[in-house]
Amino acid sequence: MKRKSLSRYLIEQQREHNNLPSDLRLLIEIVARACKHISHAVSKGELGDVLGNAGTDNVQGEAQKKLDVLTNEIFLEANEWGGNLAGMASEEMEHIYEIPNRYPKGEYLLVYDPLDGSSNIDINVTVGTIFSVLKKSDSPDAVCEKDFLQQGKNQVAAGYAIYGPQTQLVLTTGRGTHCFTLDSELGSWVLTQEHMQVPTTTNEYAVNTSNTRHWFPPMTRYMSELLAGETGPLGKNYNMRWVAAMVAEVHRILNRGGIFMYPSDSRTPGRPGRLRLMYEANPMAMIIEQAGGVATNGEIAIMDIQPTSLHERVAVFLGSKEEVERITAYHHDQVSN
Ligand SMILES: O=P(O)(O)OC[C@H]1O[C@](O)(COP(=O)(O)O)[C@@H](O)[C@@H]1O
Ligand SMILES: [Mg+2]
Ligand SMILES: [Mg+2]
Repeated sequence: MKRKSLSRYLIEQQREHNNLPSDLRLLIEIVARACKHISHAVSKGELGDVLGNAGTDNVQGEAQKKLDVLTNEIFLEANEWGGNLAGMASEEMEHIYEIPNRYPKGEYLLVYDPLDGSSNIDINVTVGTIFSVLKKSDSPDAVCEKDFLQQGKNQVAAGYAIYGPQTQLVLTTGRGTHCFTLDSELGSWVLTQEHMQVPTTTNEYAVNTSNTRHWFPPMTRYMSELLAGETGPLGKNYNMRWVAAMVAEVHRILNRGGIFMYPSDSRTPGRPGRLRLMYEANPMAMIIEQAGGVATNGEIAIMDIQPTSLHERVAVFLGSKEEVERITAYHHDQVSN
């Protein structure tokens, strides 16, 4: 197999399509290096003393794992000095992180979930890192939270690393979604899948059904139809998977189709769903749409939502076009009835 490294892929993109400025290319390489570091830390497990709780809560009131804290620090340290960023924001930090004055500053904003699926870490099941890159406005003012509150369609790059049986990096810069596999002996990301495509139809869904009693009618209707299988209105049998790490669900969907759902429910009015818009839903929506899939909150495209705060939550339906459009139509039906 002729191997193409991430560096070569990015340089070719820059040359051939002229859509990848050097500082964005460098930023992606630094993020990819940080993901290698995280992959190494995750793989050490008990031997690296990285398992268990850190004894602190994040801004969302969730108990932080040691690895949530460590991976956040890895990302900060790797990215703060490169000169490409104006600031960063993360699931694990209440406020934005402005690049310290001792380092040169750039025009990009990096938003990330350093460890996705952290409840899996202590049981040796897949976890990942999700990231999104935005551009700061031209204003000469110091970076502030408002600079980050941009619609997902403004993202200039998005990606995730998945730490499973293999470590892989899935990336889009707006010209398709591509997958690189880490050759850990050479320390190099190698292009292994170009232009990933989400199949339009599917018979696989992913949802946490323990929340069924809290769901709203469009979701209950759709679920009952999925469960009815070939004897119901959808006329076919469906299978279910739930890894409890969004990276793993999205990775499966990119490879063989499916629909991932984390709907809003009646438990916490005013807090739609569980997933976070800026560093989970938006980057995954860009990755999925660049692979021909669809991502909505049941009403509109995820990437059309105007964020109002850094850690806001959003309902998520993403994956194979036919099924995401079906559940979105059921939400619209409810509104129009
Ligand atoms: O606890 P549940 O309902 O299974 O939720 C799982 C979801 O929560 C998440 O783990 C949230 O991510 P974090 O681990 O980054 O908080 C998603 O990756 C996943 O889809
Ligand atoms: Mg997450
Ligand atoms: Mg996380």
